[in-house]
This record gives sequence, structure tokens and C-alpha cells, in this order.
Amino acid sequence: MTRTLNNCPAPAKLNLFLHVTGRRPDGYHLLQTVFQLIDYSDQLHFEVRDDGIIRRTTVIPGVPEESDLIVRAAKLLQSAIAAKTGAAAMAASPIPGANIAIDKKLPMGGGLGGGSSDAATTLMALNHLWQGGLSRAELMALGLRLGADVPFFLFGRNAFAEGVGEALQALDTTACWFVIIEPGVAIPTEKIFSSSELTRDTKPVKMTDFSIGTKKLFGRNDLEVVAAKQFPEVADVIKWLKTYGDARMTGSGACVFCAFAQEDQADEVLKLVPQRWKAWKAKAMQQHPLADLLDS
Ligand SMILES: C[C@](O)(CO)[C@H](O)COP(=O)(O)OP(=O)(O)OC[C@H]1O[C@@H](n2ccc(N)nc2=O)[C@H](O)[C@@H]1O
Ligand SMILES: Nc1ncnc2c1ncn2[C@@H]1O[C@H](COP(=O)(O)OP(=O)(O)OP(=O)(O)O)[C@@H](O)[C@H]1O
Repeated sequence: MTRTLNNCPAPAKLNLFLHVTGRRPDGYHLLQTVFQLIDYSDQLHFEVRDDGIIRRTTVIPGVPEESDLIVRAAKLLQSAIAAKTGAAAMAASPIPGANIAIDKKLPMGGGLGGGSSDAATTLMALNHLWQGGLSRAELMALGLRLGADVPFFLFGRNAFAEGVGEALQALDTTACWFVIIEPGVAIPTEKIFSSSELTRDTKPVKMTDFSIGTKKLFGRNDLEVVAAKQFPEVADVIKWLKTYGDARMTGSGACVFCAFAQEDQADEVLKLVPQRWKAWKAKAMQQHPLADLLDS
């Protein structure tokens, strides 16, 4: 049995548009959005332990080990596999554990789904290493318990999403490059969704209503006006980047992106970004780099 799996990407996502169409009784919001994978990722490394312990071996400032979505995902998977295999099998061969290291690159509170992507990569990698045998659908159901964005990363390809983000339909998006700017603030998702100024009644669209092009993106991000009002740095970045194209915020913020058909167009703009902001470029991806792990 393979004991290690290294350099497992946990890619970021952008929301090419994000409409809030309602709210459930439990307070979660109903959305319509297009999730776009990009080739800018955290990297995770896994080593099987025989003692059943889950250990995050990298410190992430501000994220205690026990509340890390990586550790929570690993423990959730352990219990799901135990339930699936039953007590007798468990007695015969106790559930393995894992040491998990991470090279963190995705900014927290950035609207890029960093923690959610880390959790999804952990579920895919450990289901493989532990020979857990859970299907993609079973892992997606587990993922939803960790966060609204996690099922998308397990789905493994770009998607039109509804519900709280778990009702996914595969979608091929336009090949393009993105310039992403980090305004230098972290935005707690909850803070935006709980705002009294958030509109929650955008008219639902059908997949056939929109096409994804780099010239003009469809729709808007309903969370943007709330985040821009509460965090002026976000408003400043949007204003600056709009000079070069259809700039908008991703997720609940804070990162702002703009799409370009050609890489050299993205390079040109990247050179012009004011020094006070961290900026980088990323290429649109159609598939999650670990998508095949679930079919192997
Ligand atoms: C904004 C998006 O990133 C768009 O992709 C997601 O909807 C948020 O996904 P996420 O970060 O995984 O969010 P979670 O960690 O599940 O939820 C954080 C908080 O955001 C609010 N939340 C999140 C998702 C959603 N559809 N409605 C909500 O109201 C809830 O108050 C929740 O307690
Ligand atoms: N491994 C992790 N990486 C990043 N954040 C983590 C992790 N584990 C727990 N968290 C917590 O989860 C919070 C949300 O993380 P995440 O990066 O997914 O949000 P985000 O980048 O704002 O994405 P989105 O807004 O699209 O959900 C972080 O602010 C952090 O407190």
C-alpha cells in the first residue's frame, strides 16, 4: 500500500458571477454562481501513520491545528470509513492516521476557497491512501459538512452551482488568464452574508441564459457592494482594475480579479499594479488536478 502522497494541489476558485437568490430557514443563502478553477494552489503532503493519529505538521498562523479544515476533513473521513467498514473489520485492521504538511499560498479570507480546497484535497488524497473506497458523491456529502465550497472542489471541474453551492452542473468555461489582486484584508465570509445591506432576491437564471466570455462576464457578484462598503481597500482595487477590464470580487472577498484572453495582456496589467497590493496571474483550468484520483 502506498504510504505517501506528496505535492497534492489544492487549487483556488473564482466566482465568475455570484447571485444571491434567497435564504434558507437555517440562515444559509441560496446562490447561483459559476465556479472557475485556476492554477494557483496550496500544496499538501500526506504520510500514512499506523496509530490512527491525524497530525498537521505545518503551523498555519491563526489557524489552530484542531480547527484546521485539513484536520477536520481527515477525522471526518476516518469516521465515515469506520462506519462503512463496520466494527469487525475495524478490530482486524484499525483505521490508519496521517501526517499532513501544507505549503500555504492561498490568502485566507480571500474569497478563493483556500480552506475549502485544502479540505477537499485532504478527502481525495486520504480516501486514496487509506483505500477508503468512498465514491465522489459520498466525499461530496462529507465535504458539504465542512463548508459550502468543499463539494465543488471534489466535483473536480468547473461548474454552474445552485443551492448553497452544492447543486453542481458541469460547465466548460472560456480558456483565459486572470490577474488577481489581494487588497491586503481578510474578509470573514459570515460578515458579508449577515449584512442587512445584502440583497437576497436576485432573479434566478437558467444555465442557457449565460455564456462565459472574457470580453464581458455575465452578471455580477451580489456580495461585492457589501464588501466594498465595509472594506474600502476592496473598493480601491476594483476601481483601479476596472481601468483594464471587467474587474470584480470573488466569493465573499477580498480578492479581486479580471479576465484576459491572452497571457501577455495579463502580464502587461500585472506590471502596472501599485506596489501596495500583492498581485499575481493564473490560468483558467477546466479540471481539478486530482480529479482522476477518485476514479482510480
Ligand atoms: C461565498 C462563497 O465562497 C461562494 O463560493 C461560498 O458561498 C462560501 O463558502 P464557504 O466559505 O465554504 O462558507 P462556509 O464556511 O460554509 O460558511 C461560512 C458562513 O457563511 C455564510 N454562508 C455561507 C454559504 C452560503 N451559501 N450562505 C451563507 O449564509 C454562513 O453564515 C456560514 O456560517
Ligand atoms: N487549511 C486552512 N486554510 C485556510 N483557512 C482555513 C484552513 N483551515 C481553517 N481555515 C479557516 O477557514 C476560514 C475560511 O477559509 P477560506 O480560505 O476557505 O475562505 P476564503 O478564502 O474566504 O474563501 P471563500 O470566501 O471563497 O469561502 C479561514 O479564514 C480560516 O480561519
